[in-house]
Amino acid sequence: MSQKVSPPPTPNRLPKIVTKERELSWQIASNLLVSFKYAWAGITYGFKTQRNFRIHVAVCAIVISLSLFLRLPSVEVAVIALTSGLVLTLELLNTALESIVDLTVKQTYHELAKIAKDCAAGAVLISALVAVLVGGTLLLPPLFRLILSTI
Ligand SMILES: Nc1ncnc2c1ncn2[C@@H]1O[C@H](COP(=O)(O)OP(=O)(O)OP(=O)(O)O)[C@@H](O)[C@H]1O
Repeated sequence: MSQKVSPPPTPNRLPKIVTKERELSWQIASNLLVSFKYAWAGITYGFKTQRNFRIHVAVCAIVISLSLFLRLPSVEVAVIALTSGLVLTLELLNTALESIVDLTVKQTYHELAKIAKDCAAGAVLISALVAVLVGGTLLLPPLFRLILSTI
């Protein structure tokens, strides 16, 4: 029995396929400003609904402010900002993945849904642990020096 296989997309057909796929989207951002609006909506959704995201935002703000207050070298501030940003980014991706999984399996138990959610949560945990390690290594020595110099 022969099976009909569609040919691989050639460069000329690619835009047509992409346009067709994007047509399946309920709504497409019409310009850059609208894209930012949707991105901001995602960030505020994460902040309003995810307790862990709020905790991470607060901790990141404190840690970055502290690194500026302690006048750490700019490379160290950049490393702290990068690791903090990674935690927040993964937290939002975790929320996005949870939504997709819930949309797919609804309120039914599925082993693959469990794997997807557990792995996403694990990725957030790893990034948070690394951020704690980086923050502790770079912030604690100058912080202790400052405390000892005032007593
Ligand atoms: N549909 C499902 N099928 C199987 N296991 C699930 C399913 N939904 C959730 N789980 C399990 O329950 C755990 C918690 O899922 P939930 O969707 O409540 O995430 P959460 O507690 O909101 O996570 P976070 O704190 O990162 O927001 C998952 O890590 C997974 O082990």
